[in-house]
Amino acid sequence: MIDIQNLTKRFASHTAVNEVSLRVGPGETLVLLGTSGCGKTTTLKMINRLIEPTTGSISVDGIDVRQQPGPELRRRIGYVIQDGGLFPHYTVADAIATVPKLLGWEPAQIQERTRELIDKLQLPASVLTRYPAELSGGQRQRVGLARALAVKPPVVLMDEPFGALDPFTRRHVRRELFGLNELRETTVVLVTHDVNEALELADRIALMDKGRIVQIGPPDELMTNPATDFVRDFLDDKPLRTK
Ligand SMILES: Nc1ncnc2c1ncn2[C@@H]1O[C@H](COP(=O)(O)OP(=O)(O)OP(=O)(O)O)[C@@H](O)[C@H]1O
Repeated sequence: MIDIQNLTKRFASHTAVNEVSLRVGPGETLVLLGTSGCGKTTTLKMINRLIEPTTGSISVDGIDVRQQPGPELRRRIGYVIQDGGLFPHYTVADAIATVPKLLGWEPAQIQERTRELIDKLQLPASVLTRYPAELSGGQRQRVGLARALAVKPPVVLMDEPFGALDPFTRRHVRRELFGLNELRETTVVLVTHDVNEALELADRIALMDKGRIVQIGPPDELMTNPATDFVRDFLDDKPLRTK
């Protein structure tokens, strides 16, 4: 469970995140949706302390994130970014084993978990010895998720996780990944500016504009009962045809 209270981040005179409060329940997928520069990534990175808030508080499972050193916290919170965020000189097996090794897992346990993950993510065993440059975009994305899920973290943060994929692969990979039971049990905060992705994946959407949450609720509620014209216009993502 994530509890964010009155979170604000200022960069010099610019307020990137402005008094944001929200809760994400256990196993819930919350999507932070909004225009470019509205503060989604900054909000996400404050949860795992890649960015420190100016004011406000964040707790994960009842513990204030500031009470834990950043690196330790980030071992307990999975993090997936665009194009997988993999180190170029780590093989797939090394990438998946990174956090389990830091946590002192036995080699046999790491190997078993790695096999389980590549199986669940429908990756061939032959990818294990390959480097990121030798994978397709969709495969890199799956490996990024495998790495983030390796130690079964209760919380996973995702920043435009499918952003580097073409629209067809994007739909395919996201349906496959979000169909995993393992991910359904995990608390997920996902950042996107893709309305359809948000409508498809979110239990609740927090629609942001200029550092603030304009409306938060289940996708249906935002669609049928938009709080403002901005919400209605933002969600109205149908192609405009002039002929
Ligand atoms: N390190 C930084 N220093 C100064 N300004 C920053 C910094 N990081 C972000 N900002 C500014 O804060 C605002 C919010 O940025 P943020 O990356 O959170 O937006 P976003 O909603 O994730 O956008 P996008 O969808 O384009 O990634 C932007 O105006 C950005 O320029």
